[in-house]
Amino acid sequence: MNELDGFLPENSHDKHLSVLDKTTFYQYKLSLQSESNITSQILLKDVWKRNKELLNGPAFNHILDSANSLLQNTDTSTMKTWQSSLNKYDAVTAFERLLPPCSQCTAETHHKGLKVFEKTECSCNLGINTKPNEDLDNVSQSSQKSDEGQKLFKPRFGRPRQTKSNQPSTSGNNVTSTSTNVVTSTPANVVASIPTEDVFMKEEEENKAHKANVAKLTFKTAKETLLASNPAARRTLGASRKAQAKFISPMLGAQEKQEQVETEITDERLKHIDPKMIELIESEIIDKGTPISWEDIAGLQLAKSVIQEAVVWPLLRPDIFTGLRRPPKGILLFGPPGTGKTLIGKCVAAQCNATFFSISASSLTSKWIGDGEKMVRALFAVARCHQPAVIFIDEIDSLLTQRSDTEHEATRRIKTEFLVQFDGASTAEEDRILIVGATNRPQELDEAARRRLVKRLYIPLPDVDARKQIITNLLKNEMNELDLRDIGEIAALTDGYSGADMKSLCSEAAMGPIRSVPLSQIVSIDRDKVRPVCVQDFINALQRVKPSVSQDDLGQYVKWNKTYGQGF
Ligand SMILES: Nc1ncnc2c1ncn2[C@@H]1O[C@H](COP(=O)(O)OP(=O)(O)OP(=O)(O)O)[C@@H](O)[C@H]1O
Repeated sequence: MNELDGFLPENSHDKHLSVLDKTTFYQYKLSLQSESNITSQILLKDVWKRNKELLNGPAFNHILDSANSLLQNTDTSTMKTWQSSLNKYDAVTAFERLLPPCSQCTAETHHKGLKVFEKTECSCNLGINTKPNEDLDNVSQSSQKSDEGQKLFKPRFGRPRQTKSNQPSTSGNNVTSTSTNVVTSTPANVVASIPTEDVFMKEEEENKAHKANVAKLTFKTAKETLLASNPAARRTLGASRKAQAKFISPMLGAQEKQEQVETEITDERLKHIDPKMIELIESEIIDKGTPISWEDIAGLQLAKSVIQEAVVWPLLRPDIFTGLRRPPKGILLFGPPGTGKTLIGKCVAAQCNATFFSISASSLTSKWIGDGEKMVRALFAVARCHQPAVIFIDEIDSLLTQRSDTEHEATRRIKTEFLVQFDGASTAEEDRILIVGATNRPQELDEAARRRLVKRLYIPLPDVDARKQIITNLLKNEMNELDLRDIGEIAALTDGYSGADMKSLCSEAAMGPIRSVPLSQIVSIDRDKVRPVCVQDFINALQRVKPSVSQDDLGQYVKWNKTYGQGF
């Protein structure tokens, strides 16, 4: 049974129209009555789609065009066009054209549709097969009861129509033949069957109920939407999950993503590691940035040569660097902030064709609260699968601090796990994993950390030559009119600046030419018309960018270096 059976037409017009396609007819009718609400728009869209071929002719095309554009953009002007189309073109007439050909009437008569039918000009049975229908009898009876004179009632297709009073009773007339599937109405009974206000009220209620029904049909809950797009979720969603059962994310697409990760993990060493952590490490912690070469790092000649000898070559030739020549498993880079410690870590990885894992120790204790320990385990496990690997741990002091009574239990556990993993990585002969710790506060490192990070290299502020090199490198891609002497002068004026400070200074100076462009031209000015960077821009920039490292701090690094560092 059709859901719309409860909304059977109550007069003969509709009865005839309904035999064409009852569902479509009612959907269409409803959408015409309230074209501004969402339900109506959904219906309209459906009707439009389904009737594209069925409804033709210029008048209807016009209505359909505006209906289509209404569905695509519901601005008020489109709405107005839609409404005016409805006023201009009579939907009843349009529907009349859809009546199937009558075997007994002429085509011309038949094209006059319902109007002809009402005037008894067509007295044939229209050749239309209809279901035996009691509704028309009911309507006839109801119209018998009501004799209320002229009534203005709600249009069937949004068009007011007048009814005549004192229409002859239809009882006794051959209104319908219920014994056959043929409608044989006469003009008198057709007019009498026009609904009264009671009928209209009933119809209104039915329409409302219908709309609610349609809304129910078209509305989908989030769960239904998910199940439609991801049937696999049906297995566990809403059901209690066993401890060993696989988690199924309610997020669309997450299921496939999870399965993808799971299928990729084939390495035995990752069997006990949470796939989500592996994915996180692979996406966020493995650094896939541009490779760094030794030339990109200005100055630091001694540190560079020690690192090359102690870790790069051994990682490249593990067969030669065995026994006493075995490389250290961990190195520590310490010094003021912004001096190139991270650059060195990246460079080592690039030079050894190693995978570069970069993680900040503070994020282990804050970002992955409660999971820091697991994260450390996962990190080393993934690194073992990506050998040779360089694990760069920034702010390593926050992980390997000296023990204190105030130390948090979670931090202590992460630290223990790190040391366990570190030792594990250094015992297996074949492992080619290098841990590079970086810190600005080496004095806070505990003894255990110092012992494991065998090579402790001081990464100082860049000297004058290094600063010259940094300026030259940074200006390489900028239009500028600085010569070697200018660069030398700027380098001399920037004593105490770190590499990061030098970068800020150059960026600030590069803004000089832009600031000299009048505001009105900034959007339209040709790139080549912007003047080159000059010495004056640097002099101005020096007023704004100051060194970030204090002399006191420098003194502490030098002292720690003398005690625990390589000593150069
Ligand atoms: N020696 C250097 N040669 C070239 N550029 C440098 C050098 N030192 C620092 N820089 C510049 O400063 C930026 C920051 O450097 P980096 O991140 O390596 O410093 P860091 O010592 O790791 O700092 P932090 O201790 O704050 O983590 C680099 O991207 C680079 O542009």
